Amino acid sequence: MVSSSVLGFPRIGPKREIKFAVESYWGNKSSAEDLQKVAAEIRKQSWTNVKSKGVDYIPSGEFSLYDHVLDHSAAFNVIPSRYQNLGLSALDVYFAMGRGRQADGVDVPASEMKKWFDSNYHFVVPEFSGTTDFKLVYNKALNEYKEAKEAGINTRPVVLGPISFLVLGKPSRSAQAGFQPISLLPKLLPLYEQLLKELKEAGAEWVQVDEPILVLDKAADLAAEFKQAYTKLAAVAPKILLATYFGRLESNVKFVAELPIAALHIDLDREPGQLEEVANAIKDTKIVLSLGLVSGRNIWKNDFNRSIDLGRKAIDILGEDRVIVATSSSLLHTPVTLASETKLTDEQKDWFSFALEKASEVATIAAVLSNSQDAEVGKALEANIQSIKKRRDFEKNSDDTVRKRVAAITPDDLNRKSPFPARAAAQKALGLPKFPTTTIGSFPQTKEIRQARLKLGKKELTQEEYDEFIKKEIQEVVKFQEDVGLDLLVHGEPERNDMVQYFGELLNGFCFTQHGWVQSYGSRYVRPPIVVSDVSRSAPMTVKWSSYAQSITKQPMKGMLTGPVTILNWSFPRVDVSREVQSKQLALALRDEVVDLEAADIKAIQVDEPAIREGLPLRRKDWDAYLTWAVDSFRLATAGVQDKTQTHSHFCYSDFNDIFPSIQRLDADVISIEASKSDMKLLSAFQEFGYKNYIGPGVYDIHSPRVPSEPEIKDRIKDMLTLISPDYLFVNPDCGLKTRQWKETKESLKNVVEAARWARKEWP
Ligand code: MET
Ligand SMILES: [Zn+2]
Repeated sequence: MVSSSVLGFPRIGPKREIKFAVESYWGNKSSAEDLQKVAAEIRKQSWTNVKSKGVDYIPSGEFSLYDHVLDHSAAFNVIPSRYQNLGLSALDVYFAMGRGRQADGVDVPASEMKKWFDSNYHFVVPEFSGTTDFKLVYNKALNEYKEAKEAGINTRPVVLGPISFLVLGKPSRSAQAGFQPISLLPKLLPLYEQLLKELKEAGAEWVQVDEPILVLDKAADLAAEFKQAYTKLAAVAPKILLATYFGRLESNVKFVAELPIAALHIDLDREPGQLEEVANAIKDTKIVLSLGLVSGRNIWKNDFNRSIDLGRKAIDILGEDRVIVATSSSLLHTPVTLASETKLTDEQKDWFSFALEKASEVATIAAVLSNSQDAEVGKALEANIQSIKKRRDFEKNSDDTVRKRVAAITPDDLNRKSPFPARAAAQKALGLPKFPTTTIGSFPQTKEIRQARLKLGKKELTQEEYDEFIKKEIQEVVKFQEDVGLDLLVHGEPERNDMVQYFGELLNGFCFTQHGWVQSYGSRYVRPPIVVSDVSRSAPMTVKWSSYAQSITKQPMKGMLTGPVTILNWSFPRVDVSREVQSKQLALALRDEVVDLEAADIKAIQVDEPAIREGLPLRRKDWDAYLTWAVDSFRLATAGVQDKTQTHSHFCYSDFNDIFPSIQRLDADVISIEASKSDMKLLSAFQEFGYKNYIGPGVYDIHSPRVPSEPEIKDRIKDMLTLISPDYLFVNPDCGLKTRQWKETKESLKNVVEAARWARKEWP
């Protein structure tokens, strides 16, 4: 019989209970016990719900109050010294590592966060050194396994595997040069043995051990480590399901097939093509294959017929008893349930499956593959076939104009009229001084702004009243910038709820949920728009506010747009059309906006692409294809203007070295990047690759409320000038100011302007 499984469930709770409970605890409005009580309720509810859908393997232990990687660090005592001996409870140390702590004389910054593979989820990066003192402080997987058992639910505990845990970490500041976290494996393994042994003793039959790094190129060098680890662990652990997701195993399958594991999970949603190779590689072993058929990364209903075909292929090779139907990854990246949505049309609702609906899907597909004669299963299959057919019919009614326009894109559409030097000469008309100062776009999104937006939504404010309010905000932001002495101004983006959602709501082709929250990091959740059909623009989206802002100042005003790749990467994309096509549709819509802004006399236009890098494929051999269409999309969006119009782009990351040629190929007149963490290595790459356009490496970090001093900024500029010509340097913060307060914003920008004035004297 084919069984079914879910790899992990969202933590937030159907009504965002966890977010609110955690934030209330942070705000001293509730106790640790209150928080743990809410958490236990949510866990129980999730287990019960998943079980009620007929799923055989129910996950436990993957729940988290902040981040599952941080949970491992805390449980194994991987706690950097700056968080120790502060007199904090274990829970507060945990949160201090996640988000920093500034209270009662304690002042520690947060640990670094990184994107979880190619998702928009961020994990807290563990820090290791030769002196890392591993201890199994508590056994979270065991505790939650027992908790579920007491509630009458037998679960399959989930643990992040030792190799991924180490490889995802980084050397701590105190580590010796050249130290590699993976060298700690022999020291770490005994603790994993203990953890897994305790699970077995408590009665767990299976354990899911996640090793997502197996889909990365670098895992190929770790065959020996995998062998060492899993030989040890398998000897004491419950039966191990080794879980991989988000990509292909490729040649790693060779050594994985030799590990003493009981089951292997692969992602067939992202990489259906790997089924045969993997199934054949494990054919002569006893390893069970868990087929990740139901997407853990997207919200579209599974196409049962397609999954059944893949399932049958696996059964042909391995037999029914060696096949499990599963979600492709944890459902962490999907919202909890479609049942909460009251505003989607019935037609739209019929297209989607959120986490709970996906649990039903794996159960039904497994039942069909087991030749179940159950009438309910037959009905569910029939209903799915109908839903998929309706969606396909809808897709056929596409917007032909948009598709034709994408098909008609020519290489010329991607090129500015002249090369950069000629454009730079024409842009002298902007009248910017040397070392022009500017900001990245948003100014503080105050409580008042959020309230006004809410009131507009509830119709407590009329559109006219709201527009008046926004005008006032813009006036204040413009006036402040003039007073403080910034050169290239922005309108401050007060009208935007979010840099992606704002555009999604104005473009055709998107739909929105009310409760479709997905964890981004900690207690921060986003509600990604869903691309449902061809994307187009019916009317200008930003011209009104940008022109208004320009009308009240003599200084140049920078128009502000979110780029095509970022809009796409921070939305749930369609699955019937390639991401490339969706990105180009977005680019064409934005191109029209850019041209309209120019026609409205906006002389500088910024198109933000902070998400270009996170969309980079996990395997290097897939990079070129992605970067080609990603960069082309940006060029398509921006190349429609005259030489005299200055295009800007912004990226809030600094990992440039490996994608440098693509950054160059964007051919933006000005780019601003995150380099505030004094990462001069980054700037040397700009020198090395001979980057010639304008560049504004952030002179301070806006993610912290700290005000950078004037001497500090001057030092930064001085450092930058060792690598970048004074003729090409812009002076700006490293990202938008929306999360900051006005107080520190004012003080910081004043220092920025002073430092730029000083530079003009030093390098006349
Ligand atoms: C995450 S990048 C943000 C760019 C945007 N223009 C802002 O200033 O907020
Ligand atoms: Zn940014």
